[in-house]
Amino acid sequence: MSRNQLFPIFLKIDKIRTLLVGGGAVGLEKLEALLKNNPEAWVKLVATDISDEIKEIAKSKENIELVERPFKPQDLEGDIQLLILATDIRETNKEIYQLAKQKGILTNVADTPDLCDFYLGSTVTKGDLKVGISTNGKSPTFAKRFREVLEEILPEETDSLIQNLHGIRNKLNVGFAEKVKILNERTKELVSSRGSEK
Ligand SMILES: C[C@@]1(CC(=O)O)C2=NC(=C\c3[nH]c(c(CCC(=O)O)c3CC(=O)O)Cc3[nH]c(c(CC(=O)O)c3CCC(=O)O)/C=C3\N/C(=C\2)[C@@H](CCC(=O)O)[C@]3(C)CC(=O)O)/[C@H]1CCC(=O)O
Ligand SMILES: NC(=O)c1ccc[n+]([C@@H]2O[C@H](COP(=O)([O-])OP(=O)(O)OC[C@H]3O[C@@H](n4cnc5c(N)ncnc54)[C@H](O)[C@@H]3O)[C@@H](O)[C@H]2O)c1
Repeated sequence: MSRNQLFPIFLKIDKIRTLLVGGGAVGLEKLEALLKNNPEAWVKLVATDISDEIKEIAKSKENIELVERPFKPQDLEGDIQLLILATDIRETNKEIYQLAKQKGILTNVADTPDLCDFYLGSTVTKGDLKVGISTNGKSPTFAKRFREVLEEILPEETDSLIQNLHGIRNKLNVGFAEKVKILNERTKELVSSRGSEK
């Protein structure tokens, strides 16, 4: 059995600049994935042709910059830190990937796992809780279906539980070790059926 070795991080995509190259069906899918997680995500989208759907989304959003022309190497300059490539030309994606590599920009090439520094994952969000799902690139369809299952089974009160614990955490005027002990005690019943100590 292979083991997923991807390291998950949760990026503040309203604080960093993402460049998305390609404005067709896949470009739209990736733009929607970014905006679903954070409507304030900063995205510069460059594409020879940009679909009407993307233009409609960008119309009301200051954080989305559309540039309708072919990609230029200068597009990687400035403050771009994350790159998603979704052009329909494999060679173009590869060339841009190599340029980005030289600049240390983390890159995802939509249909080419070999050229990805990171994969997009499925995400389930309930208020402040976010669960990320990855199948190590093996089955995006499983990731999507599993997201749907989690969306259905995670109780609505999950977020109020987190808010309550946040309140308790802020009010505890004790040392770090004592705080950890109290918070673990208060949340024991969440895992008690499994007999866990933590
Ligand atoms: C999770 C999600 C996030 C997102 O993109 O937002 C995502 N793909 C989603 C859906 C989806 N993508 C595809 C289908 C059609 C069924 C199929 O082909 O399997 C469906 C299902 C559908 O749409 O129903 C096509 C596809 N995808 C990849 C390849 C190439 C290959 O595998 O070689 C091909 C074939 C292209 C072709 O044949 O031309 C590759 C990748 N897709 C990933 C992410 C990364 C691995 C994630 C993981 O580890 O699970 C990875 C490796 C790289 C990346 O793109 O980041 C999103 C679900 C969001 C949600 O709904 O929750
Ligand atoms: N990973 C995935 O989830 C997934 C799923 C399906 C397809 N794909 C792949 O993604 C690619 C894109 O598919 P699509 O359906 O969006 O294609 P599309 O034809 O709808 O869009 C391609 C986009 O790339 C732009 N483009 C082409 N050359 C460019 C250049 N030099 N500079 C800037 N923009 C350029 C076009 O103007 C257009 O906006 C395909 O290769 C497809 O196989 C990936």
